[in-house]
Amino acid sequence: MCAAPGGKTTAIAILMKDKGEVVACDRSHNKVLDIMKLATEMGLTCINAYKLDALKSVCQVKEILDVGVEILDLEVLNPVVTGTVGSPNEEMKNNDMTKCRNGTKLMQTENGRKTDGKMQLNQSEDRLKAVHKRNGPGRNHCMGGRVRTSKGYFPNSFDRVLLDAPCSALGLRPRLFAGEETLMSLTHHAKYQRRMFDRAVQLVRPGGVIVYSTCTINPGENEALVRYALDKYEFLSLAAQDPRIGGPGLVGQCDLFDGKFVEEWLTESEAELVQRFDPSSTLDTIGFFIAKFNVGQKEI
Ligand SMILES: C[S@@+](CC[C@H](N)C(=O)[O-])C[C@H]1O[C@@H](n2cnc3c(N)ncnc32)[C@H](O)[C@@H]1O
Repeated sequence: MCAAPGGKTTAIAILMKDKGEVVACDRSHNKVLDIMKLATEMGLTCINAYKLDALKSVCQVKEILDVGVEILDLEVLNPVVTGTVGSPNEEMKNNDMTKCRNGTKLMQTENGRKTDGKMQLNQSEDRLKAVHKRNGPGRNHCMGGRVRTSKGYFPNSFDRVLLDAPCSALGLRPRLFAGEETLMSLTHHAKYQRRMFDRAVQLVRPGGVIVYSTCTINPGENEALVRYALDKYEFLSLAAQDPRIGGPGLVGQCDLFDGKFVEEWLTESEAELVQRFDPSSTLDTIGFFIAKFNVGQKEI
């Protein structure tokens, strides 16, 4: 989520040895193009980039039934909607759409995809492989600036989600002391990030992992987000990180707005599990923050 321009997406794809699938979403059309370009330049074919607002990234079965479109698998939710028509990819997806409008009932499968019970899960994988075979490696990623728009994903669809949240960027030099932010604007970033985090929680399957990161030193967008997450979702727990380079998070709380609002941070043990990169430390890094969560059994 919030993947452009794709630095972390491509790093993940390399760690995965370009196997499996990395879905990279960003709400900006042009920035999705940047991801596609970078993936192509690096010869990474396991990355599928989509234009998608993180706040609208969860697709409920009810919503789909309401608009009368039945979905057989995740692919159908991600049609190509911009650019020139008539590519093999697009024809294939349009045909799939027609097939779905047949009144069959949806069934939840193990990995969260929807099926009518007749279509096997591996059929969509076979289709993807066929597309890759026909188009060649990487060609489907970067063909004349075509960006695929996603309509979202079903809950529990992903093994892992990285939410590299848009933030106040107070860790980036030379913005560090630019003085553009106010206390109030900082709290707006925090609200936005919480809403995105809620979507990430819905999208990851039980047993999966969520990583939350920012490039800010503002605890309201870092430790306070972790506090919010742990308090709201009992099935989330902080996980140790490897490699560990940054320092611990901030412990305790902070009074804001003349004591009218208390921002809660972390306990000692929680603080040891997150990584806070302090730009004034000897590590000589930008300001950055990482929290990794294990997702336990959800109570639904
Ligand atoms: C911190 S940058 C991501 C950097 C990227 N992860 C990387 O490593 O290259 C934040 C991104 O969030 C995107 N963004 C902001 N609001 C969004 C939203 N509601 N949904 C999806 N993406 C959003 C911005 O377009 C921007 O590309």
